[in-house]
Amino acid sequence: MTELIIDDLSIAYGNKQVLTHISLPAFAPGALIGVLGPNGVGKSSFLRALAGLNKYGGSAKLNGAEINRMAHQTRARHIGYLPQSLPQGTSLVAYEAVLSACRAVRPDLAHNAAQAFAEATFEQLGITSLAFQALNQMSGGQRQMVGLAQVIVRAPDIMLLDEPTSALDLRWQLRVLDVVRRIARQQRGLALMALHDINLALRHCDHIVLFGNGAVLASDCAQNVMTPQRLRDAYQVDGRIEYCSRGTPFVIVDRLSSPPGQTLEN
Ligand SMILES: Nc1ncnc2c1ncn2[C@@H]1O[C@H](COP(=O)(O)OP(=O)(O)OP(=O)(O)O)[C@@H](O)[C@H]1O
Repeated sequence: MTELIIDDLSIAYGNKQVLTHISLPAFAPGALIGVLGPNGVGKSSFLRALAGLNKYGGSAKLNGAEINRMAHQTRARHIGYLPQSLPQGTSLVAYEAVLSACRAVRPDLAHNAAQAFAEATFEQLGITSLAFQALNQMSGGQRQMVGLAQVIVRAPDIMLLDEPTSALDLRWQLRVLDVVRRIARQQRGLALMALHDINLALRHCDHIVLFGNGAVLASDCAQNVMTPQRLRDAYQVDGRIEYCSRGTPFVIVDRLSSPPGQTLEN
């Protein structure tokens, strides 16, 4: 069972404050958490901080241990991070890349067991046909799937996935969300995913953290989190929340609510 507790977390680059006073109580074990908010609000910075790759003030504890004080090897074992940028297009074949990701953090696994785990991960993601293809001969979406396989094969307690569906078509987006959710539930771990597609997030995530203006605008179950006011506060758009026949909320955007000329700056 994985516990993440964030208390008064702040992230800055030099004098530029990005996120301040972020406090989030423990998420339910097994939860898939969507991290939403406008461009430049700090979603990637937040995930990088939780991965131990950005400095932060305040506290972010994973299973009682302060993340920025963990030894590198401990972090690599317990925290799986998929950056926004796609994996390097090297001449390595996908299978080698995934197997070496596993062996880097699981020296406890015998070679055969690591191989079996890598193969099962390819199967689970539906990318077995890519296993012996070189990364530099793959499309962006294919490389994104291999990057995700490299995270999954480490079996981390927490997966931090920065826009993992950005290069994927609809079918693969659904596959990724299904697989990540299933793994988080089975392992009673946590998965935090930065996403721009609000409706994809509302449909698949258990919980949503919505950032806006350097703070948490809302942190709630996907069913309740979105309101017209929050849409306006976060994205400066006017929109409605409708519910499909299954009761899942979805957002319909009508128009920009803010004057033109805004920058992508926070
Ligand atoms: N290495 C850095 N040095 C200085 N400023 C940075 C750095 N990385 C990000 N920033 C700034 O921090 C703010 C948050 O950036 P971040 O990438 O975390 O936002 P984001 O919500 O992930 O954006 P997007 O949705 O566009 O990917 C932005 O204003 C960005 O310019």
